[in-house]
Amino acid sequence: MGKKYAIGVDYGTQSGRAVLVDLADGTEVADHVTEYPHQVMDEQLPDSSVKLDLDWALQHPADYIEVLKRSVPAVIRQSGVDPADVIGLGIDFTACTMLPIDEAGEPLCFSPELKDNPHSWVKLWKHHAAQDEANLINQIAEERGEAFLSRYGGKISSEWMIAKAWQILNEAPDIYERADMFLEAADWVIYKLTGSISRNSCTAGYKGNWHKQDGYPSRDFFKALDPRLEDITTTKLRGDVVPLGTKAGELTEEMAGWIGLKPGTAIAVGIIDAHAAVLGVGVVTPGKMVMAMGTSLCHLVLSDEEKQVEGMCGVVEDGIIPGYMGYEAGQSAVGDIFQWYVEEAVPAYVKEAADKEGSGVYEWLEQRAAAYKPGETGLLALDWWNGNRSVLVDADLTGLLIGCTLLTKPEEIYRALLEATAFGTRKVIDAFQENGVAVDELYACGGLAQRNRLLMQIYADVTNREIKIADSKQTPALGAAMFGAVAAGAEKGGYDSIVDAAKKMARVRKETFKPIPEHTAVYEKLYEEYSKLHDYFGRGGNDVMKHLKAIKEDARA
Ligand SMILES: Nc1ncnc2c1ncn2[C@@H]1O[C@H](COP(=O)(O)OP(=O)(O)O)[C@@H](O)[C@H]1O
Ligand SMILES: O=C(CO)[C@@H](O)[C@@H](O)COP(=O)(O)O
Repeated sequence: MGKKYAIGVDYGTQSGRAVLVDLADGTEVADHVTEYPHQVMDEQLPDSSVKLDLDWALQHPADYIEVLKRSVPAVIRQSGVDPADVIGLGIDFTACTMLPIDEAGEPLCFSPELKDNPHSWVKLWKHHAAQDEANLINQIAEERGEAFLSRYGGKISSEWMIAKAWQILNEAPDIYERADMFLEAADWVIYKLTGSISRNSCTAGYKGNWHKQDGYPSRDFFKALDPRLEDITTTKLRGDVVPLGTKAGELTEEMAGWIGLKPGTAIAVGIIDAHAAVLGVGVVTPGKMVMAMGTSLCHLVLSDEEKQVEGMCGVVEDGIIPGYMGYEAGQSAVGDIFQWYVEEAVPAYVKEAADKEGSGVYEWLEQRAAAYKPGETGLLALDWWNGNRSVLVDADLTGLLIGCTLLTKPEEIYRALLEATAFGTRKVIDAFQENGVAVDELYACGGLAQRNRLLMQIYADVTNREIKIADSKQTPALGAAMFGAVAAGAEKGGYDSIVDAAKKMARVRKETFKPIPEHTAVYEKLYEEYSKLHDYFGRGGNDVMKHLKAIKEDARA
């Protein structure tokens, strides 16, 4: 058998990318990125005057197909590989990124009479406008002593399926009624590729409150939320939940024509982006936390046991790798905070200076921020520009910067923002450790791990742990390609298990980031201060952030 390949397609927040991978050793032969033509829609619907409310974040489903149509043929072209030798394709996706579809599987937003209703569009993972619903879900689940709550760190997030579906029902009952199903975008793209609908166990488990043994929460629970939701799991959320590592189906003739692969190519069941990254860095055993660092940061760790951990996103049996409990926690903004700073808050002279030096603004700020010692800026920030995912699970919290003086420089603020996100990660690690889930080693992947050395050193210093960096530049896509190889199977030149694939195809770089003891000592002190602010503003000591938000909403209304 000659060389065989698989393609992994990673659907991130801002773009989608395809990577063509050699199955023998995981070499990434070609990659191609497609920016989403409609980007994240958080202010206005496309081709419409309809404005979006605060905390909304939507996407355009046509952009997902555009990624396949542009990036898959591009990697075939670049590599010169014969499409017949591409034996499998897998995708990973942000989650919960969900959409309502009709009986024909078409997104409701494609329908001319529904397109001006924001609820007919894809709700992106960072759509946070279902916080009221999430609060009620948590209150009612707690009152009823629902066992599932502890598997989600004690709180269900506004980012997830039930809160989002309920928001649709509350604010657009006609859209709820018209929807034949609510699907994760990952499952919708797989449906477009294969012609058949199934739900992947990863998003269903982490974002849909589905459990391998117990299924979804009971009808009684949904009825207690709202009698109109009683049958949601057998209507809008119906459909088989299929395990990770299985084949979803085969590429249809029509799609094969569009994307330039052979009809019948094996298509894997989809997986969440961050979870695919665990395979992409080759982590297949407990005690190793993988940090998928991009727009947001997801923390993933395997364990033999099921433990309760405050504010984790969830623990799901077989949720990442068969045979292990997969834990997830996260920060809803990391790269997004840096981007906000660079685009909205950096003075013009920084951009001019960066331009003059021929460097990017991020690089310019990083270089200058690196000249400071830990603690030297006198600044401290709370990294809640997009709420707090773990451990507080509260989308209504906002950012904070303290310690500014008339001498504070932009690069100092930048450094404080980098540090704040590292402290946020330290909170997550502490929560796991204190509850019996070991975090002995750290692995980092994603855009930030590749691009920002200062950030990685700060993370090593703040967590007092060595960090290994993924060798792959497109780690989730590599993980997704591994699933494509498993969907094809060893007989066709792929693999029979995801662990076999990860052992052969994943690598970390030789160079690691090691904690520097003098830095660690200072960061211990700063972390103590961070923890005080964290608890004061995040645990009810002072609800000023929520009051400000309420006043803002009133003012806008
Ligand atoms: N040099 C850099 N330093 C810090 N952040 C960066 C840098 N370059 C890009 N970013 C941030 O990285 C994020 C994108 O991360 P990436 O992993 O590429 O995408 P995604 O989250 O869509 O998968 C953006 O939020 C951007 O602000
Ligand atoms: O929530 C999850 C994973 O559970 C992510 O999909 C979400 O944070 C978005 O990830 P990116 O930051 O775009 O890589």
